[in-house]
Amino acid sequence: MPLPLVLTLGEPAGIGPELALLAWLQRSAEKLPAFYLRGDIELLRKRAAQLQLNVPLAEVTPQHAASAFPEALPVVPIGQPATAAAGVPDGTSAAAAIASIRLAVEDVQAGRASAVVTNPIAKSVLYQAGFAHPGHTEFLAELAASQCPDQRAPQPVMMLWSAALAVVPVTIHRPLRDAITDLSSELIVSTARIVNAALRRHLAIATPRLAISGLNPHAGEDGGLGTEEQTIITPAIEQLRREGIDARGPLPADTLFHDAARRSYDCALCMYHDQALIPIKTLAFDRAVNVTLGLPFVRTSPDHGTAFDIAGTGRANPSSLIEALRLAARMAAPARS
Ligand SMILES: NC(=O)c1ccc[n+]([C@@H]2O[C@H](COP(=O)([O-])OP(=O)(O)OC[C@H]3O[C@@H](n4cnc5c(N)ncnc54)[C@H](O)[C@@H]3O)[C@@H](O)[C@H]2O)c1
Ligand SMILES: N[C@H](C(=O)O)[C@H](O)COP(=O)(O)O
Repeated sequence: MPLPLVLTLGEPAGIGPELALLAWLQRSAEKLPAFYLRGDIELLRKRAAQLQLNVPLAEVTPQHAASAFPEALPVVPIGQPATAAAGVPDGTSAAAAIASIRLAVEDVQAGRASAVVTNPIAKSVLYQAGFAHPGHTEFLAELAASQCPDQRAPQPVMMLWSAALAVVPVTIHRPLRDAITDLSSELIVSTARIVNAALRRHLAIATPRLAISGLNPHAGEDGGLGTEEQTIITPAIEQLRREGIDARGPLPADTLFHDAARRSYDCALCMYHDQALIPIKTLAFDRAVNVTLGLPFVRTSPDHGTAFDIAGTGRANPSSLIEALRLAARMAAPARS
């Protein structure tokens, strides 16, 4: 029996717990790979009752999760209660969310699960509790360090993937001011190398076409509207092309995402978070998947957040999580064979 995926709890007061229930209910219709939740079974029980969802739950070990999956949503404990009501994070939220992520990564590292799929966390809730990482992406890189030859955290790359568009922000969770000062040719080159290798290895794109955006309006208009294209981005593209990577640009970001433009590349590398995430969340909010590249294991996530405004109301749509489960299984498959 193939290894199951491990799904994290996410923010207990957010929509993650109900998405897990809803995805399990659609397991046959959507032909989903087996998964188990790393979380508190009592929280799941309460959320299922609140939403009148008839989901049998089975507290199991990871080893028994795949065989339990057809009949019940398998839940593997995290040794930490999660008491938050839907929409209202409480004192248990951060500890439970962090424990779930840590244990899910341990499961994959120990060969008990094939890949990690994360439910959304509320970053501000975690920050208030002292969480020192900007998001999952950076935290997962830290947790991966023990698997890397020199015990150093690998460079994590955030890719948002959908049938309509794939994007990568070169700088990730940074205040905009800092994102601009962080930008360097080295960062663009190392990011593009990771994207190129991952698209080849995990998504069977033989020669990925990478569109590299500019930073400034009109990609700097030959230096008249900013010089980063000339001093940072173009040298990076030249280096990538010398390495045989199909990188083109710098391309003005405002004309990078219309239909014809999107057909001309496999992934757009953008210079900062919103330059990349606004177009994909506009085009494919329901279906896009957040993938962390550059880790020694596969991690995917829905593209949306905790949606406190609708948690517990029955309005949460599980389709992005369903796509995340599917993509995780697809990306983990070659690594298993
Ligand atoms: N992977 C992650 O952990 C992740 C991703 C994005 C945002 N976040 C966090 O989520 C929190 C809230 O962020 P936000 O409000 O900017 O974005 P959000 O995605 O949580 O919500 C934006 C809007 O979309 C709606 N929405 C989101 N997901 C939905 C779904 N599955 N079905 C139906 N409607 C849905 C919400 O109700 C809200 O109106 C923040 O703390 C942020 O850090 C986490
Ligand atoms: N930047 C992501 C987004 O806006 O959708 C989100 O914050 C998730 O990031 P992590 O996967 O690193 O938590």
